[in-house]
Amino acid sequence: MSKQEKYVSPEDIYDLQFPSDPQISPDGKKVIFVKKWIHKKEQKYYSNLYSVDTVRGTVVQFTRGEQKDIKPRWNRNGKQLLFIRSTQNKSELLSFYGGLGEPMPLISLEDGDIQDLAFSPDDKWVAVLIQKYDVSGEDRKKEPLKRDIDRLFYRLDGEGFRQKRAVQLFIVKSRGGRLIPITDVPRDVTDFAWNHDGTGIYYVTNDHEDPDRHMDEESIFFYSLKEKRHVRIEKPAGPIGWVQADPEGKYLYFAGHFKPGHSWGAVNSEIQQLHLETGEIHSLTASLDRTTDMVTLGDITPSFVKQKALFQTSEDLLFTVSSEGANPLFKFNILSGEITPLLDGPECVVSFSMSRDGKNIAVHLAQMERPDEIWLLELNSEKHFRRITFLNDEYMSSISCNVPEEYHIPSDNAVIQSWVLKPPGFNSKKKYPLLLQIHGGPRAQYGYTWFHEMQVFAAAGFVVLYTNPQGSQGYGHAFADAITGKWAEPAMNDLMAAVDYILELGFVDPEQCFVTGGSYGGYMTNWVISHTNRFKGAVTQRSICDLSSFFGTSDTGWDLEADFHDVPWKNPELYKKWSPITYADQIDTPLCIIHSENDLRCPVEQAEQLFVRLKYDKKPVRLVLFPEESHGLSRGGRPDRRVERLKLMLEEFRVKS
Ligand SMILES: CSCC[C@H](NC=O)C(=O)N[C@@H](CC(C)C)C(=O)N[C@@H](Cc1ccccc1)C(=O)O
Repeated sequence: MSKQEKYVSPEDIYDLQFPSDPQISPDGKKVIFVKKWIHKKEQKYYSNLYSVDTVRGTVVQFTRGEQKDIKPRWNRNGKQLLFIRSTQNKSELLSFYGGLGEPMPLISLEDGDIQDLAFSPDDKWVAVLIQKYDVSGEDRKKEPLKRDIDRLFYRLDGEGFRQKRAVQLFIVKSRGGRLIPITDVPRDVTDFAWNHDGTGIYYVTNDHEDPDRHMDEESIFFYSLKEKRHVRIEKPAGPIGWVQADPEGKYLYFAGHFKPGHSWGAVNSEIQQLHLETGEIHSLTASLDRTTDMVTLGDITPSFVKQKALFQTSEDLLFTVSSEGANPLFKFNILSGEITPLLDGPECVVSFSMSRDGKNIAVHLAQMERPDEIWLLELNSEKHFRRITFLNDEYMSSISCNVPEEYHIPSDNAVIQSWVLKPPGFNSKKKYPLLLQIHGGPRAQYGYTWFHEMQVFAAAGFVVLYTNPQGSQGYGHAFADAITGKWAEPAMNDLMAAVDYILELGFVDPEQCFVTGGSYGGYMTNWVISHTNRFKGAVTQRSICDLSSFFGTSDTGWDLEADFHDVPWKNPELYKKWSPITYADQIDTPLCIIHSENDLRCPVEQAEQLFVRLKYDKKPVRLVLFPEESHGLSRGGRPDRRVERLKLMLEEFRVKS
């Protein structure tokens, strides 16, 4: 087989490299980044730190071993680098001082997890977020005699039963010393930032008297190190993504909005500027009508990465938004209010960091052309944007694959951005099977990422169609909000309009159309096949079929009230109307239901209900369960199970084509 005849396969996740979190040194000379890798024999994910020289391009492995090294952070003079290391029994904050050599532990915990860190402005202190375990040591591995549950939000997908102890803020001297607790709050500290002169720390927590019913009402506090006092920063109720201090100390910046209780993700998270003396708040990004959350989906690109806005100078603030499949990088000038794009191509800035002079910016970039890499944006007399890692080049030159083509498809009330990925060696005179992929969120977006799953199906001979129907983020608040209270309808119209449009182009066999989706995308898959018989087969994954039972069994199911403005026991008809299982009689499409047994977001009972109902009615249905896995199987599950899921779907669709 020649080099060009190899196509993308499910097993290729073992060959891919996953770089992230590039941290450029203050002098701009090197970038430290995290590289995740898969230990095939152990079936585990590990990560190590690497360094790339920004001039010579040489890559050096900085840490080695089977552990998770994350969050590398430079101090201001570039002489110290801290990072978090997690092993089976320990969580450590490690420090490299003055270059290479063995990292020294600054904090070493056997009874908790270190989650985040930041140097103080004078580099003398480090603030850290730590979650101490309820039980530690060997006892952690044992199941308790019983579980006494006393709160609404008692489980979290991917984690299990929630720790009773909240994530707290601590400080420690950067050269070592005692860990000093700063907070003792009942709910997690979710973000923090040192103030401009290091005399205090802003932090975010939910101190609502009923926090689980008001998860999107977070508060900001300021802790003065001198006065040892916590002061609440007054602001209207609403969620907060991150906080950031102003280098001049006049303002406080944060990402969020002031419409709590609205459907998850439908309201844009905007950058808010709070005047610390007057308390006045002003949104810097309202005019963009885009969210600052990173909501682009992928299976090798991380989604929902928290990237704070960063000050390039005391006047210019750099930030990203999610927009039309992309994550552009913008500059906001505090004095003029002008917003200018720095990077606005068909690509996703997943995260970035800056050299001290603000002229060199290291970027974790996702693109459709290749798996994620690290890039450098140089803003000297001219602007240069160049790739500085080539981690996946060997893989990419070993396979043959296409770049998705973009379409803008008219639907009832909207134009739907869509992509079509054609099989390698595509011939427009032939007719191909079509696979419609429906994303979840629902307020998320497909976009400019190299999507392994899409490539696997194209390699198997499918034309893969994926779209951002109404309900997606990236097209403004009204577009995301269009499905509120009527989850399925606008999306159904848009998805069918997209299929019709592609069929018109003539290269798809209308008798060979298939559909799949996960989570809300699985809900839509269930809805589609209960409202049309045009698909020859369907795979519904981690799906929802019964909104009423979902309300009480999902880890955050009661959040549906924000979407439907009612609860199932008061308005059962509404919940019935928008539940695909209500229309199960109308399902004739052969269906494969894939679900993870430990999915706490969309519990397995959703799959069980649909399966039993269809099987009882003698409909063509198959149920495939993945033990141990949670909601995120397709992007973070055990690697062999990720491979198996893709093989299963291929087999499922191949049988019928
Ligand atoms: C009910 S609030 C939870 C909203 C949350 N969105 C993002 O985290 C979520 O879990 N959305 C689900 C649907 C929800 C259970 C009704 C969803 O559709 N998830 C998608 C999108 C996603 C992708 C990656 C990480 C998180 C969510 C999915 O699982 O593919």
